[in-house]
Amino acid sequence: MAYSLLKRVYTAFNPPSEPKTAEPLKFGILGAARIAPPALIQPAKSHPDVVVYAVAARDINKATKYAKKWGIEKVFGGKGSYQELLDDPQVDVVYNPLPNGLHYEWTMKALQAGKHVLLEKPSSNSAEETRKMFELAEKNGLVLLEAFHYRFHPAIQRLKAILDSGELGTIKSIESMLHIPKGFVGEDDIRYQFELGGGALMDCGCYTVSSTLYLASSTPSEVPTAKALTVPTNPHIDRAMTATLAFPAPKSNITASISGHLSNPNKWGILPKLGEIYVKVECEGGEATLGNFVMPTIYHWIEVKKTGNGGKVERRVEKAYIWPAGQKDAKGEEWWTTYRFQLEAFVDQVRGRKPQTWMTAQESIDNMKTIEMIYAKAGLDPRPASTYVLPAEPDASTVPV
Ligand SMILES: NC(=O)C1=CN([C@@H]2O[C@H](COP(=O)(O)OP(=O)(O)OC[C@H]3O[C@@H](n4cnc5c(N)ncnc54)[C@H](OP(=O)(O)O)[C@@H]3O)[C@@H](O)[C@H]2O)C=CC1
Ligand SMILES: O=C1OC[C@@H](O)[C@H](O)[C@H]1O
Repeated sequence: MAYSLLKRVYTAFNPPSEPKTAEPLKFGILGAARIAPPALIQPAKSHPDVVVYAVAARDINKATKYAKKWGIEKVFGGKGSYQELLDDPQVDVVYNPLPNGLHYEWTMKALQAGKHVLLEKPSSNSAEETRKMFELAEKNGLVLLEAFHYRFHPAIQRLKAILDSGELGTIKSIESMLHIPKGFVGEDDIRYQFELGGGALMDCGCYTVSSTLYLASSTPSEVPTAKALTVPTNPHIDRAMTATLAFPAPKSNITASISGHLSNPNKWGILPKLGEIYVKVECEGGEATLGNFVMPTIYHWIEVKKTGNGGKVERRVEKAYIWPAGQKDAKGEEWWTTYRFQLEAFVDQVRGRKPQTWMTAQESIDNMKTIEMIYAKAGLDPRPASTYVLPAEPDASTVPV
């Protein structure tokens, strides 16, 4: 077991390079962001149909250094560099890992430039912005995906399958938690900047909302309670957020709670609490917990407790690093990260093939709707709306022939 864990984790971080197809999709990255190497650059190595072709950064030196480090052919640097990348006809797909508050503007611009977009989570600063992005993608016949990578891994899919099978009966409660141990997120990080769409709920909390809605197969009608732990210097920014969610019929029996923390205090002041990343579901006939639902490739566990006749509890633990044997068109290796599974699905969608699984526009909109409801209930301002205005299309009747 220790060997397979080591091998899986080593290969996940050092994936093999696959030969490329004759005309692979060329990706361009907006910003020399920290998340791009694990989320796109490394996974692309083992995807035969993907090349990370370009990067743009506001500082040319940063862009050049980043491109050199990661073997990226084309570099755009300086003030107009993001738009230059979008104007490059060689770029097929734009990866948008900008701060949340810039997601809307640059996704709209990328879609206008005719590019497919892989967009980091959370999709924008509001449900309305998210709705508009997906509307434009649909209108322009382009693929837009909010990069909720955990959704593409077999582990969360297995949990969902257990719940949907009815084996444990109807769902009574869902608890989803993602706490980042203290010391990982600096006080000057984008996550602590209101103007850039910061906050614990926007950052790690958005996974807890997403997983809850996904497993409940419903969207909350109400947020009965929400409590933010704000940053003393910035009352708009939640360092931590907890909330309860209520659902409309036929899911009104479910009570749910979410919790996100950007700086979870250590146990006894020294030990990081690494176990506070899980989703737990209680049902009429038992319960199921997925531990480490966000980074399941490293390690995860699906613990199922089933209450039988006479109240006897049967316990089992499952793992799901790959799709179940025999599943049609199953693709993947044990070392595939959530991001690698996501990339596979994204490329399938762009190429017109049916992806293993997908996350819809409506799910992204509902997630933002819920985030807005939680901020309102907690008494915090909504994240600021983008000032970007989509240029009006020329009126056909006034265009000279
Ligand atoms: N899917 C996942 O697992 C994860 C997703 N994320 C998401 O990815 C996004 C980026 O996160 P992360 O990589 O950690 O952040 P970084 O701060 O590393 O990257 C953000 C990038 O945005 C660019 N940028 C443009 N304008 C600004 C500005 N005004 N202030 C700061 N940066 C600016 C910078 O690009 P430039 O190089 O041009 O200066 C920078 O490289 C967020 O939306 C976050 O939620 C983050 C971590 C994990
Ligand atoms: O996966 C994640 O965990 C850490 C967070 O800060 C990050 O934004 C998120 O995507």
